[in-house]
Amino acid sequence: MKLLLLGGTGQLGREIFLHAGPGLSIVAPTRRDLDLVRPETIDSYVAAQDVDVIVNAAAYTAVDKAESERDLAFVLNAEVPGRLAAAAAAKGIPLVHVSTDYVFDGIKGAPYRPTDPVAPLGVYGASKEAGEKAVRATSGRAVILRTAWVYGPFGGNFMKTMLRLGRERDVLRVVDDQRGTPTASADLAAASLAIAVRLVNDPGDHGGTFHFTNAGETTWCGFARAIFDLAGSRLARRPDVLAITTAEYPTPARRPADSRLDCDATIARYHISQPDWRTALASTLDRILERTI
Ligand SMILES: NC(=O)C1=CN([C@@H]2O[C@H](COP(=O)(O)OP(=O)(O)OC[C@H]3O[C@@H](n4cnc5c(N)ncnc54)[C@H](OP(=O)(O)O)[C@@H]3O)[C@@H](O)[C@H]2O)C=CC1
Ligand SMILES: Cc1cn([C@H]2C[C@H](O)[C@@H](COP(=O)(O)OP(=O)(O)O[C@H]3O[C@@H](C)C(=O)[C@@H](O)[C@H]3O)O2)c(=O)[nH]c1=O
Repeated sequence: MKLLLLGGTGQLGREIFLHAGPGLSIVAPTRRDLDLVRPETIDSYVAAQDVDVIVNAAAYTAVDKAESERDLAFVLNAEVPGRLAAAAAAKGIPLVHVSTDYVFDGIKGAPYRPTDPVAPLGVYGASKEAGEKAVRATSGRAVILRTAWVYGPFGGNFMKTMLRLGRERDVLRVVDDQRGTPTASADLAAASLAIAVRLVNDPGDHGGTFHFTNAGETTWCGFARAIFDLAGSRLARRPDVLAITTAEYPTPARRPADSRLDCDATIARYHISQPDWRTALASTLDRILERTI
């Protein structure tokens, strides 16, 4: 099976390479091969590839910066997925497109189901919502896979920011009133690949919108504390993690207060393993701190 991977240099993309089994070959254009800020080049690039499925892990992911780079965020997160979905449909191959919990406003007070109405609070979320709509507007088979709070050994993420700040400061102030579920890039990569393989092998699977995160829930503060608890004596020093409110940590972009995602339909349909977020965090820290990646 041949997979075209967009965003192969990102935190999810690099993990997808590690999780690809022997029967899977991956074509992953870099920015130099296919610069997505020129989305008009996508059609001919995709048309020329001999592949069975496309996974789109490319995106504009700088949540705060997106507030002042709206046009760029919309090109990468809305126009690119639309073009990819159209190019995939023209070839008759399926698409897995990755989206985000930030399409929700976070006021539901319970885990969001895939069918719940979206109401993004910031430009990043709005651009991802527009990407979802563009994918749905094409006639092809596509899975829109929403995930949340992704972290892992590659690229920038909250876990790596905490480990860095923990080396630099005695006290970290972290918001304790935004709930969600951290998702290890390794588990998300496995889920994305399982869905891609299923779409190729089962032409009767028409896709749809699905959610995948690790199991359980916490806050960003709970996540930060777990990082230092689980890293334990493997870190030279351990900062205090002080719980603060969102109002005490002003940011350019508003974020949802409770963006837990209900993943039941995804697990039932695709038989994906969904480890608890603490278990997944412990494994990820082992990989990083014991340099087994
Ligand atoms: N990170 C998170 O917490 C979450 C992420 N998601 C979604 O998951 C998906 C994967 O995210 P993640 O792996 O964290 O993202 P990263 O920011 O780590 O990676 C983004 C990827 O997109 C590529 N890219 C960006 N701009 C261009 C461009 N102009 N041309 C070609 N490639 C480009 C990057 O390439 P380059 O290396 O050259 O910059 C990189 O490979 C995204 O759809 C994101 O919205 C959803 C929920 C949470
Ligand atoms: C670094 C830091 C952040 N925070 C807060 C800010 C914010 O509310 C929350 C998370 O911070 P970050 O900016 O690292 O994470 P953020 O960029 O909001 O992460 C999001 O990325 C995009 C791509 C997604 O799709 C989302 O699912 C989510 O993972 O923690 C603190 O309270 N203290 C700190 O020291």
